[in-house]
Amino acid sequence: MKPVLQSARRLVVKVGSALVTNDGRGLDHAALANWSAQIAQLTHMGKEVVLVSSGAVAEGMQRLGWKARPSAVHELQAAAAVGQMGLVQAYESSFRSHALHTAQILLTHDDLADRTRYLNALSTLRTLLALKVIPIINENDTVATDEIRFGDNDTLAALVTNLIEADALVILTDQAGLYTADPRNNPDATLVSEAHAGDPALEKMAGGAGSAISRGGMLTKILAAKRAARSGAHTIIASGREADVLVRLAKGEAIGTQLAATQTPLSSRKTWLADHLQVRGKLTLDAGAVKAVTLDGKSLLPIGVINVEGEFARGEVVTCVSPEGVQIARGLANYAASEARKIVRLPTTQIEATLGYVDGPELIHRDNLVLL
Ligand SMILES: Nc1ncnc2c1ncn2[C@@H]1O[C@H](COP(=O)(O)OP(=O)(O)O)[C@@H](O)[C@H]1O
Ligand SMILES: N[C@@H](CCC(=O)OP(=O)(O)O)C(=O)O
Repeated sequence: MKPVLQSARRLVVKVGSALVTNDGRGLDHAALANWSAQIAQLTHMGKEVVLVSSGAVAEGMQRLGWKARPSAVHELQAAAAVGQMGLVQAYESSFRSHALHTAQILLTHDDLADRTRYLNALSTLRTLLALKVIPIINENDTVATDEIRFGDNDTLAALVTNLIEADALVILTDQAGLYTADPRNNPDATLVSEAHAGDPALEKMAGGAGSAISRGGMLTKILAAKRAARSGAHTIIASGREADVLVRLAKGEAIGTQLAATQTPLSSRKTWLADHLQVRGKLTLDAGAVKAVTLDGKSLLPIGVINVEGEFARGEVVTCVSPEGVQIARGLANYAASEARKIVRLPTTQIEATLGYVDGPELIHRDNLVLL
């Protein structure tokens, strides 16, 4: 497989909590300065870099003198608010020594699910990159509740990769890459140097987080690679402690695990649809509709829907499942849930007689539907 970082012009680099905080011992300033120096070199090589950095909660705990990660949400949010100051302070001063400005961007999933806010975030990021500023992104933990959170920064980094249509996502962590099993408990595990992003075999190899302060573990990294591949981005998982890892990757060296995007990239609007982590409703399709949508490239008509769950308005995102409950697609509903319930199983010719008007013959138009 060709090394992907050499030709990548725009990339997202993600550094995880375990790495940034040296396994929870407070910010590792030397490591932060080192990555900043490498990113500065990448910009001299003509690359645009967005940094997604974890570590706010761990740094906040350190500053507040808390020994254990709190379980109460308001305490976690308070720790994140304190720690984020330390995080951006450290990046700001180390990038400044390379004559680069930084910008802080804190996001919740809501910001990317809402089309207008998504486009706003995109144009801000594009402007910052054009100005040669390094955007430093983290989840907005202080306001994020379960409904609006990404959950972990691997997912956030993948969504940012799709947002800015980056060529590559580099996930730096505390292991040399993806191993055939969690190397912490399996001494015989071997490094996977390359694979296709989205290969289901990878999900079986990946285990949970390696430390009490991290959230994701290897599984979220594998799923992040699968997400990023939808917009055509390749993913590299490598050790952030490997000397000059980013610069060497950019020069074409093979380090860590390279997960190649092999599918035809989706349009940015369809990637946005696929990246919705929360959906408002669920449509169960009959076997004929599953075939029409997945194999024949057709829109979803009401006649092929056997059940409608949830409460959604016209234009909101719903998921489509097979009669066996397997998720096959998602899309924007043409009708609100209450109307959809009245027209399912009916031919399109009966929509007007049933509702008194027609908003379109389809329940989900093909242009607003993405296969998963
Ligand atoms: N198959 C695997 N290969 C490598 N690491 C794995 C695997 N399965 C689980 N892990 C664990 O994932 C950890 C990295 O994820 P995580 O702790 O979330 O770090 P980060 O803070 O960098 O996101 C590793 O320390 C390792 O223990
Ligand atoms: N937003 C959190 C990041 C949590 C997180 O996802 O951490 P990790 O799994 O180490 O990338 C923080 O800054 O503490």
